[in-house]
Amino acid sequence: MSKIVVVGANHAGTAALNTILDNYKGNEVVAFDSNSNISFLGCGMALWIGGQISGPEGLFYSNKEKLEDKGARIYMETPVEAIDYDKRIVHAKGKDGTEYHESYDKLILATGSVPIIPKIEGIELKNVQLVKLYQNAAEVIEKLKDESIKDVVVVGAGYIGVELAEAFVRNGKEVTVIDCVDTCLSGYYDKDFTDIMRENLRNHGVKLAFGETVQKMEGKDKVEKVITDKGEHKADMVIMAIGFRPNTTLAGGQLDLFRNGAFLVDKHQQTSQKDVYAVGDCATVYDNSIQEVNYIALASNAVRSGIVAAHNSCGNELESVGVQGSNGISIWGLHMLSTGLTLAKAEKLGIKAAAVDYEDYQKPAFIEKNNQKVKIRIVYDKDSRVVLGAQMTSEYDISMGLHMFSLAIQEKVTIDKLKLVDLFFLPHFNQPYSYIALAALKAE
Ligand SMILES: Cc1cc2nc3c(=O)[nH]c(=O)nc-3n(C[C@H](O)[C@H](O)[C@H](O)COP(=O)(O)OP(=O)(O)OC[C@H]3O[C@@H](n4cnc5c(N)ncnc54)[C@H](O)[C@@H]3O)c2cc1C
Ligand SMILES: NC(=O)C1=CN([C@@H]2O[C@H](COP(=O)(O)OP(=O)(O)OC[C@H]3O[C@@H](n4cnc5c(N)ncnc54)[C@H](O)[C@@H]3O)[C@@H](O)[C@H]2O)C=CC1
Repeated sequence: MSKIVVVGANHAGTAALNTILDNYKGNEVVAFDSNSNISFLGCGMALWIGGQISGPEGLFYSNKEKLEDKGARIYMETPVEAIDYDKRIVHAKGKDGTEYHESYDKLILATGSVPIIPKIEGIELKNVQLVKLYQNAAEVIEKLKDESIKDVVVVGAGYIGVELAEAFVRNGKEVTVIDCVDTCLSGYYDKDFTDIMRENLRNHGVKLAFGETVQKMEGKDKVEKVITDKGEHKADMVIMAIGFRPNTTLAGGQLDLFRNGAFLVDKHQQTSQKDVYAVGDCATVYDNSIQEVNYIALASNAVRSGIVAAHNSCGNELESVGVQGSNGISIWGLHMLSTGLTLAKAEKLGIKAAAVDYEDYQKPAFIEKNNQKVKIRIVYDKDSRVVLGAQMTSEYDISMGLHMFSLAIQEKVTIDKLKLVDLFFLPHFNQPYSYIALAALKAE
C-alpha cells in the first residue's frame, strides 16, 4: 500500500482521486487544492452567463465531502508552495497559515492551467475579466446586472471567446470580438468552416474585429476602451480569452518541460521523475494526428489522463491511447465539431495532406421536418492515405459522427477504408448514401 498525494483537485485531479479511491482500497490518499471548490465545469460557464441554465449548482459533480467519504484527506484553499522531489515531501500552506509537510510514495500533479494574460497597458483596469474559475463567472454575472455595462469586448475568438460572445448578446449587450487572426476558431477549423461561424456571429449582431492586435486598454479606474493596431473599441467590460498556459511553477527546475512549459509526460503520465505523474492541463498529451507529444487543454483529456495516472500510481500498468484533440462548439444552434488536424495545420506542419468535402441533408428528402444540411471535411495524408482530421457542421446534432473520425485517426484508418464502411441507415436518422462515405469516395 502506498501514500499517494494529489496536487490540484479539479477535473484531472478528481478523476485520479476517484479512480484510486474506487478501485484500490487501503492506500493513504491526500489532496491539496488552492481553490475553495472542486470540479467546476467551465463548459457550462457560457450557458450560465447566457441564462440558458437556471444556475451553477449542476456545474459541480464532486466536493471535499464526497472525496473524504471515500477515504481521502482533502485540504481546500491550501496551495502547495514547493515540492522536494529528492526527499519526496510536499509543502503546502492553508488559508489560516497552517503549514503542511506531507510525504509521498507517489505524487500526481494536476495543477491545470491559467489564462494567458498579455503584458499590455491597462490590463489591470477594473472590469477587465478573466474567465476560468467559478468565481470569475460569478463576478461577470454580478457585473452584468449593472446597466451601465453596455459594451462588452471579448479578446480572443477561440472557444471561450465565441461561447461568451453569444452569452453576452443573450444579456442584451453590444458585443465586439477581437482576434489577432483574421477569423474565429482558427485553431480548430479551416476557413470554409470558420466563415460559417463568422456569419453566424455577425447575423446575431456580434461586431467582429478580426486581424486586429490589442495594444492597450484605456480608462480612468474602470476600462473604457480597447485600442488595437487598427482602431479602438468602446468597452465597459473586457473579457480576456486568448488561451491557457500550463501551470507548472511546482516543477522547481526538477522536471522536464515541453516547449510551452507543460510537464512532459510519457504514455503512463509519468514525468521525468520516478513516481511523479502529471495529468490534465498541466501536462502534455500524445497527439495521434501528428504522432508526437503536444499540448491540448481540454476537460476530456484531463479526465482520461487522471484515470491513466491513477492506475499506474497504484501499480497497475495502463498506457494512454493518445488523443486527437476532438472538440466541439454550439452557437445559437449551429454545431461545429473537429478532430485531429485541419488542412491548414497539416500544411503548416509540412505534411502532404489533402481534403475532401461534402454537403448534403442529414436525412432523405421525404423527411420534411428536422432535416438539416450537414457539411463535412475529411483531411488525410496523401502518401499514407491515413485520416488526419475531420470537421463537421450542421444545425442537426451530428456529434456522434465525429467520434468515428476520432477513432479512425487513433487507429490510423485510411480514407479508402471509409469509402465502403458499413454505416447503418434509417430515414429517421440518415441517408442510405452517407455523406461520410460520399466524402471519402471523392478522395483520389
Ligand atoms: C469557460 C471554459 C469553458 C470550457 N469548456 C470546455 C469544454 O466544453 N470542453 C472541454 O473539453 N474543455 C473545456 N474547457 C477546458 C477545461 O475546463 C480544462 O481543460 C480543464 O479544466 C482542465 O482540468 P484540470 O483539472 O487539468 O485543470 P484545472 O481545471 O486548471 O484545475 C487545476 C486545479 O489545480 C489547483 N491548483 C493549481 N495550483 C495548485 C497548487 N500549487 N496547489 C494546490 N492546488 C493547485 C487549482 O486550484 C485547480 O483546482 C473549458 C474551460 C473554460 C475556462
Ligand atoms: N467547447 C470546448 O471544447 C471548449 C474548450 N475550451 C478550451 O479551453 C482552452 C482555453 O480556451 P480559449 O482561451 O478560448 O483558447 P483558444 O486557444 O480556443 O483561443 C484563443 C484565441 O485567442 C486568439 N489570440 C491569441 N493571442 C491573442 C492576442 N494577443 N490578441 C487577440 N487574440 C489572440 C487566438 O487566435 C485564438 O483564436 C482551450 O484549450 C480550449 O480548447 C474552452 C472553452 C470551450
